[in-house]
Amino acid sequence: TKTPIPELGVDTPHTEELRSLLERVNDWGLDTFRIEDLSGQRPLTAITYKIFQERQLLNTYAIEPHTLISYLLTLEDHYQQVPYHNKAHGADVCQSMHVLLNASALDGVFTELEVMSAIFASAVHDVDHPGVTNQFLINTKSDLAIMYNDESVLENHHLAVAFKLLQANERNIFAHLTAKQIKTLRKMVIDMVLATDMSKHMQLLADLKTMVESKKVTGNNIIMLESYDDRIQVLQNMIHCADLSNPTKPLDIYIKWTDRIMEEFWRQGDKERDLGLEVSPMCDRRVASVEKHQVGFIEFIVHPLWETWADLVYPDASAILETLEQNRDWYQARLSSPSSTPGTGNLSSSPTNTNISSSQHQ
Ligand SMILES: COc1ccc(C2=NN(C3CCN(c4nc(N)nc5ccccc45)CC3)C(=O)[C@@H]3CC=CC[C@H]23)cc1OC
Ligand SMILES: [Mg+2]
Ligand SMILES: [Zn+2]
Repeated sequence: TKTPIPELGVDTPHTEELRSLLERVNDWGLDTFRIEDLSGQRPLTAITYKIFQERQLLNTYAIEPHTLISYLLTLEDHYQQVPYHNKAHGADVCQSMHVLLNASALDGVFTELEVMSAIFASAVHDVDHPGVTNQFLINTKSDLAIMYNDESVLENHHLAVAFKLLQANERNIFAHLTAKQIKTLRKMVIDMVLATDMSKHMQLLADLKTMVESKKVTGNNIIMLESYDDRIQVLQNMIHCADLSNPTKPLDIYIKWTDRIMEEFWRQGDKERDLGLEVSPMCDRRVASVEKHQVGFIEFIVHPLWETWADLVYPDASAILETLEQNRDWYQARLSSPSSTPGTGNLSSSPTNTNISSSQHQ
């Protein structure tokens, strides 16, 4: 005899509007901010609950609705109230992963357990994020850096928190999986969340490029992945793409994410300045070059990754790549327009230097 679960998993007076918004959970560019407002500040619970239902995961794995809601609400409460790496980001990456998994080039490629692992990994991937970088935690000799010996400090912590929350019976959504299934899920979730550490980006991208060059497809252009290493490599790149998807979304949504990440970086810079530490790149609010950093972020990191992903699943991600290039051009144009750089007279003749120096780019 438990309190009945609301239709959408969360208590809200906006049931009609939230329901119609969640109908679009399969679309790229879903407005996670609007869902946050309509769900009573429960975007992660509302979106993840909808995705589990949409994919029939509660039936397939005998997951009790109360248990799933209890886990999701507690998980959501363990996301910190920082400007960017909060529950809205968790919800956004989870929904983005859900859409990426629907690529027709991946039709029938992943098992239901792999799909559930990917959705779960995305939902938990930044839980209890303190709003500062691994390097900051290392430089300030934080408890977390001591705990994880400076290696993927945040990502190890997100995983430990996520799995710890499963230990309570009323939250154990995997209670009816076999021991073998739990072992497999746990390994894949660990491998995926650890892959969201940006220090792994270059290796991940290099391996993805190698896979694209040697891509093997079936008759109807579906990708063939024989080994665990191949399968997990694609899933790792998917969660990494989802984590780096802000610049590929509709411009008004992308700009909101930029505002949030910059506020989070600037707060870290404020702490570094107060501590007498060198202020990290992009973290000095007194050197505001937001447009320059976005152009560099897209040119050096986001576009190379998404271009390679778009090759792998061609033509499924072509529209996403198109939006990314339009958004890059928009920030590029603001970089060199008179409105953004007062007192520089006629800019059309002066070259706009958007090259982030290699040292900065480590
Ligand atoms: C919406 O806008 C952003 C969203 C997320 C991030 C994120 N950024 N990063 C890093 C990325 C590479 N960085 C660069 N450093 C240096 N010295 N130089 C560079 C030159 C050009 C580009 C990047 C860098 C350090 C920060 C994370 O680690 C976050 C956590 C995980 C995923 C991405 C997040 C950045 C955004 O805009 C800049
Ligand atoms: Mg992270
Ligand atoms: Zn993230």
